[in-house]
Amino acid sequence: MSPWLMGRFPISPALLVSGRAEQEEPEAGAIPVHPSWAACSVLLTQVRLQTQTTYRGIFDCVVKTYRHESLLGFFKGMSFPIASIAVVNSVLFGVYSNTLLALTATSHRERRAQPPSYAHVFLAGCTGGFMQVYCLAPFDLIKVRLQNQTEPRARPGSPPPRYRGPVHCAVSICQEEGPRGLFRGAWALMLRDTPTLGIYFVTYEWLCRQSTPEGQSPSSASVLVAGGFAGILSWAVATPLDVIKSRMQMAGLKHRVYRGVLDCMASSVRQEGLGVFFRGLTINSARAFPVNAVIFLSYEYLLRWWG
Ligand SMILES: CN(C)C(=N)NCCC[C@H](N)C(=O)O
Repeated sequence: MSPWLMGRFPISPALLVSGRAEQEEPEAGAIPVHPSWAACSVLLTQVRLQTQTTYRGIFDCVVKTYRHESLLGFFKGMSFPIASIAVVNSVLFGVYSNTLLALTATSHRERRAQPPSYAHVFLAGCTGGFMQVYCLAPFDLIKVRLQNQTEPRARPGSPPPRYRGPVHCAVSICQEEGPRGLFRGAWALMLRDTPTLGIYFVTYEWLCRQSTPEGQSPSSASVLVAGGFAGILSWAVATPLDVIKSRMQMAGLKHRVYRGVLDCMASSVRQEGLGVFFRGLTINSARAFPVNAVIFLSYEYLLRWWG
C-alpha cells in the first residue's frame, strides 16, 4: 500500500474515540486520504451540494459518496478538468496580460515601476473572465454531469450509469440536446466569471502592492498569500452564480426547463430559501486558497522568465 494511503481520515465516531486510525484494510467509515483524492473530493462535494438536496452538509456528502461509490467515486468527471485546466488558465491569463498591455502600453517588467491603475486591472480581468467562458463552458458542463452520477461502479447485473465517461457524455449531450446543449449554463458562467475575475486580479494586485516596497517585484511569499486571498474573495463572490450555473447545467438532464438565469434563481429560492446561494461556499473558499496561490506563483515565474 502506498505511504499516502496509510494516512487515514477516521470518519466513524468509534474510530475517533478508540483512536484506532491505523488499520490494515479500509473499512466502512474509514476513508483513506491521498492528496489527489482530497482535491477531487472537494470538487465533487461542491458540485453535489449545490445541485442535490439529499446531503446534510460536506461531511454527509463525503461519507455517503464513499459508502455508495467507493474511493473511485471521488474521481468521477476529473479527467476532463485536468486535461482542460492548462488551456483554460492560458486563455484567462493570456487575455488578461494582453489586455493590460493594450490598455497601459507597459510590459510586465515596466509595470513594477509604473503600476497600472486598478480600473485597468479590473477591465483586463473582466475581459479574461469573459473570454475564458468559451472554452471552459463545455468542459465544466461535462464535469458537473459526471460528478452528479451517484451510481456505484458498474457491477454485473446493475444498471450502467447514464454516461460511461467524458467522451460518451459529450456525444450523448450533442445527440440528445443538440450541439448547443454543450453550452448549457454558459450565460450563468459568464455572469459568474466576468465581474469576479475583475475582482480576482484587483485583489491580487492590491495585496501584492501592500506587501512590496515600491518599484520592486513581490516576493514568492507575497505572491502566494495574495493569490490565495484573491482566490478566496473571488470564489466567495462567485458562489451564488456558481450554484445557479450548476443547476442550469443539470437541468437538461432532468428535463427541467428554466426560462433563464433569473427563473432558476427564483425557483431555487422559492423551494430552498436564500441559503441556496451559499451552498458550497465553505468548500469553494477552502480549495481556492492553495489552488490560486500556486496559479499566481506559476504565472509570476513564467512572466519573469519570458516577460
Ligand atoms: C471566482 N473564479 C471563477 C475564479 N477565481 N476563477 C479563476 C480561478 C481559477 C482556478 N482554476 C480555480 O478554480 O480557483
